[in-house]
Amino acid sequence: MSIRKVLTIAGSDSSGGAGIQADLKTFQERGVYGMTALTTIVAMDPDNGWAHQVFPVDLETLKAQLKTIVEGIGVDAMKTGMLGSVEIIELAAETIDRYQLNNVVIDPVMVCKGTDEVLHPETAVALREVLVPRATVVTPNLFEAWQLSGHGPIRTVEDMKAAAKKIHELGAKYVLVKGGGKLEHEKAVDVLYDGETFDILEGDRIDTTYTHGAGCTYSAAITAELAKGASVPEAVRTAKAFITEAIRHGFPLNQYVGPTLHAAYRLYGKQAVQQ
Ligand SMILES: Nc1ncnc2c1ncn2[C@@H]1O[C@H](COP(=O)(O)OP(=O)(O)O)[C@@H](O)[C@H]1O
Ligand SMILES: Cc1ncc(COP(=O)(O)O)c(C=O)c1O
Ligand SMILES: [Mg+2]
Repeated sequence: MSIRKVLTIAGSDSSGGAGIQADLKTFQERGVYGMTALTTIVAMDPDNGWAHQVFPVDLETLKAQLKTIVEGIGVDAMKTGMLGSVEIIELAAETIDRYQLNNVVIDPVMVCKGTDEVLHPETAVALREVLVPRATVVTPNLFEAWQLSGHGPIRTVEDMKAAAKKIHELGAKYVLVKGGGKLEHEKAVDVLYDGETFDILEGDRIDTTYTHGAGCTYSAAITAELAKGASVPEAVRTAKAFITEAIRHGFPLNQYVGPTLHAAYRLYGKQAVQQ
């Protein structure tokens, strides 16, 4: 069988742990062929406490990249990451519709880790109204699930389930709410909801701050598995094992940031994920 081809529409994280860099590394690890449509370039200033600077790519440049990939080549699955503007969110939605793309993973990136303030509130609205309804799977973290569902702050697994229900009503086929390190729970719990049943995924909870890019890596792994023909629950389960190992072997780049190790699942073996 020929290699499966996947697309990520996302931003560049110059530090290499998140964004398009995380996606490509993960695609490679999962045995699929990755292609990129770049939306923004993020740089961090070491002279200013690692403050993030975001440089947008213009819309025409993004359109040309999408044409290359979707019209010129074709994709088996795709994901979105940091989109940066309402126009870009709308272009991503138009592209999904026009080319009838399947296996669409929407990672509704609103903030970088550590900050709890949406940079552009109008993009949160556009994600909810325009892109989430087109998702095969949408993968909000606790903060994003709060914003998308309007549920209020999410503190328990019951809150995660309630938020997942509300987000499902927006039209996504599956909703994966990520509890991660922020939920007060002995395990790293994620909740997958298909409109009928909840699948609770529990991975080892690792005591670390080196989780930069965890969400990008997780959603990229889900995308790769879908491209290879897995069902959504199977894809999420494999991806959960993959991200747990990547976090277990996370490491510091400097005093400010520590990414996950994208190669960890291959290098250091697999740990079972309990249901
Ligand atoms: N400290 C941790 N130990 C184990 N798994 C974690 C930890 N932090 C996050 N995860 C897992 O990593 C994945 C990404 O979640 P999260 O870090 O919340 O996303 P994001 O990077 O988008 O904020 C989820 O499966 C989550 O449960
Ligand atoms: C380009 C880009 N995309 C996405 C993210 C979100 O990363 P995470 O996977 O930690 O949620 C970041 C965070 O720095 C980023 O720089
Ligand atoms: Mg994220």
